[in-house]
Amino acid sequence: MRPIIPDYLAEVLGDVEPDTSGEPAGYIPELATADTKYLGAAFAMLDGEVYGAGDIDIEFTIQSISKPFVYALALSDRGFDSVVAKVGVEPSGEAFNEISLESGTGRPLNPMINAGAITVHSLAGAEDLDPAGRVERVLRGLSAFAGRRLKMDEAVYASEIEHAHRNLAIAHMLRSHDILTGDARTVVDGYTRQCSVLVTARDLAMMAATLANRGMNPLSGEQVVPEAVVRQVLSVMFSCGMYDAAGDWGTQVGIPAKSGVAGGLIGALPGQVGIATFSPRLDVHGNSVRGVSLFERFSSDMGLHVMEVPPAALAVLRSNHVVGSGPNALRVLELQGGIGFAGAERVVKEAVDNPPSEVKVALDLTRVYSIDDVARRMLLEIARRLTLSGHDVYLVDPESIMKDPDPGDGGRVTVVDSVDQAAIPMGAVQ
Ligand SMILES: NC(=O)CC[C@H](N)C(=O)O
Repeated sequence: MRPIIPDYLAEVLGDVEPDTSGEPAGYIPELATADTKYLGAAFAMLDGEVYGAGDIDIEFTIQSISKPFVYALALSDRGFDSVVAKVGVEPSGEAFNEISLESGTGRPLNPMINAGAITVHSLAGAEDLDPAGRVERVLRGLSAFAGRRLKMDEAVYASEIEHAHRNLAIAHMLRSHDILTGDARTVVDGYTRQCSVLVTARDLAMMAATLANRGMNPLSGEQVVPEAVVRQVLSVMFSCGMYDAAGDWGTQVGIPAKSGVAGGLIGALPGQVGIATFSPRLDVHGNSVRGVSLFERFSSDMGLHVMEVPPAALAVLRSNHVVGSGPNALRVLELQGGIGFAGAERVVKEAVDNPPSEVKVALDLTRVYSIDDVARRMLLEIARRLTLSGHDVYLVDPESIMKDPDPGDGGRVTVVDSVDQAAIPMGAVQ
């Protein structure tokens, strides 16, 4: 069978290809001469599979797409409090290079605009790193997200730093508010090197997939940053990643995203896929024209909007049946899938609406692949209450999906590997 997804991607690329509107970034001379014919799109699945079409192995500079990843590094290196004290999380509704700070605190509004990202660069790695060490920390971190060692484009770096007057102005303003504490020029130099890291659309899709996969790189298996950091980063990408087009993007496309002025664009759809596109011509916001069109198509064709989530809870209770008879009869609540709050509520409702008349009750987790924390606590509370009303409660959990299965406070569960084990009369010899 021909692969379905690359064929689809090639078709959509063909549809947007004739659009030659927009211009490559003019303010960085080395980018102004970019080859505007390039067009590519890649999807990285959470098992490491990559589907792509077009120019997905051409290297270009990461530019602002580095911002969410370096924000993730700073959060995990320095902790939330010290980063949030210096950089806010409010959408600015302004251009990426706006010279503005939050009134009152003097903080940059968010880490996706340059003022925030320059500050965030200074927060990556340990406080006592020298500038080269900080750049190396950033390069190593970005490489871990990509799953391969990345390098920098010295020509793009040199070209940007020569014309970095606006970023220098931002950095000096940050220094005057003590948001930056080191030398302003040195920080802009490091930030500009960070922006000049070379990536391909394939790399970017894998980096986005690492965010979509709760911080674990699907290829290397490395947990690059903690899960809580990823939640923070994706939230900020959703509200601020597309600058002054963020609201429009959030409603139309609905995928946490980040663009870069070299023409890259990424989207990370939590739990599903990392997406990247590459096309150098930009719109007035500095976002890739054809990249935005591609994402609009992907989102509507494939229902990728994050607010459009299927009702996972309905299928959690697979069956409610009895095994055996007489005093050994076992009531089995057979669960399946991933269980969150609403799924656990279905199980609670079932236990309340149809209280089991059998003494022995089993919660069968054989077909469950994940239980989040609230669902775990709700299921254990069902077990505890059943114990208190005189039931013997079994947890059929052959793959130890339920962490620490102790209901506490007078509750008791017996963990077994199969329904048969729970159904065998106590003390019976097989
Ligand atoms: N939006 C971007 O990609 C901007 C990144 C660029 N290096 C800058 O600071 O201006």
